[in-house]
Amino acid sequence: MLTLEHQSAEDFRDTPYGRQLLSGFRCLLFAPGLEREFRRYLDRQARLAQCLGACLLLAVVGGYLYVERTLFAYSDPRWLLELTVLRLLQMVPGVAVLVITVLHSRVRVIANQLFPLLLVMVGAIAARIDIQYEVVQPEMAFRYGAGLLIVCSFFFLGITFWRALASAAAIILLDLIIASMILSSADMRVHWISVSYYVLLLVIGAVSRYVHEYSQREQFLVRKLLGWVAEHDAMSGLANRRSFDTALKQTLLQARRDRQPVALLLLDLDNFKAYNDNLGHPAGDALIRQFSEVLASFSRRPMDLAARVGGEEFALLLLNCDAQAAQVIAGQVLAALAERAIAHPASAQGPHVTASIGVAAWRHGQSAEQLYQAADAALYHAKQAGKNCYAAA
Ligand SMILES: Nc1nc2c(ncn2[C@@H]2O[C@H](COP(=O)(O)OP(=O)(O)OP(=O)(O)O)[C@@H](O)[C@H]2O)c(=O)[nH]1
Repeated sequence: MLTLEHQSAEDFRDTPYGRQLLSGFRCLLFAPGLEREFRRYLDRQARLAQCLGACLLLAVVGGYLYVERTLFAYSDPRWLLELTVLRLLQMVPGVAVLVITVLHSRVRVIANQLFPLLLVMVGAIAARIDIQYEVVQPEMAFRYGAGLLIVCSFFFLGITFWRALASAAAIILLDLIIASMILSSADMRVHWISVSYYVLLLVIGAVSRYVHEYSQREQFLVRKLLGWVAEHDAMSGLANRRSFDTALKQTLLQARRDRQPVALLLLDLDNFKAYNDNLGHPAGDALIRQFSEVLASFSRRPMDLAARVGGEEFALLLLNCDAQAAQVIAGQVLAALAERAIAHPASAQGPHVTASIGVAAWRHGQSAEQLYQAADAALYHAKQAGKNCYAAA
């Protein structure tokens, strides 16, 4: 039986979120663009935990260092010196994470790639210290450090499953390498108990993390899909009137700040009622979808927006586009529609579907409503001028 999510995903298979929900993500990996978005989302969610984790690391390691300096000050000064260096090195990632937190988000994205490496570094040092304790003071070899970091790599810190698994496995591997270099073969046999404990923690952590991340990914996709539904017209896949109104205001703010031109094209299919009456409503819907495809192909730059603003009314918002360029684009839209040669059995303009376009270039000081009204008035003139043409405000 299909779940509700699957039915929604089926309806929205044209969106990256719907496609991903349908194709599944058992290996806990999305398509590249979506994967980057998910990692940013995970990082945002884990930011507080990362900071708290860094503070905890500094406090705990600092505490250990303080106690160890009083414990070994006279008994083993050489080991104390090495231990101090190791503890200070363990504290470096904590400081690094706190510094990264206050940095620009671009730096954070790069820094997050290094996050698992920092974790491995702290874990390997913890393993090294525990191994030394096994040699010099077996009663103090608690084996907490590396074990804790294996668990932490799977939880709280916003590291994805595969990276966490690689980090945890690297800590165990480094532990084995260091142990084989330091321990005698008799001690090594005892050390395998620590290794089996680490492996157990890895397995428990990996299984729990897999289940948790799977539902995190599902929630992420469903949430994104809901956002997409709120901003888009379900039939055409173009932006809906609500998100168009928001985008228009934002675009004008940006244009005012950067002193850039803005153009608005309002487009209306000609004789659409007659098309519906002759071929039926479903054919009318199919025409809306075909015209939307044509229009979407003219929304080429990141700030361009193609929207369905009414039944058979559309808008094309173009930032950094002046009046002249906008008229060229209006002509190209009409040509692209003519090229499709979609038969219209009841059009006074000819055998094929046509459209009319109103073009308005934004004037400084003009509000979003005034720009829209100007484009609407131009569209009215295009209709009056015999349709299948564009008119400029
Ligand atoms: N199939 C379909 N028809 C729609 C939809 N939304 C609006 N319409 C129809 O679009 C038609 C618009 O008719 P009019 O406003 O008279 O426009 P027109 O026939 O294109 O006339 P001109 O614009 O002057 O060329 C109406 O018959 C609406 O029922 C829709 O989502 N699907």
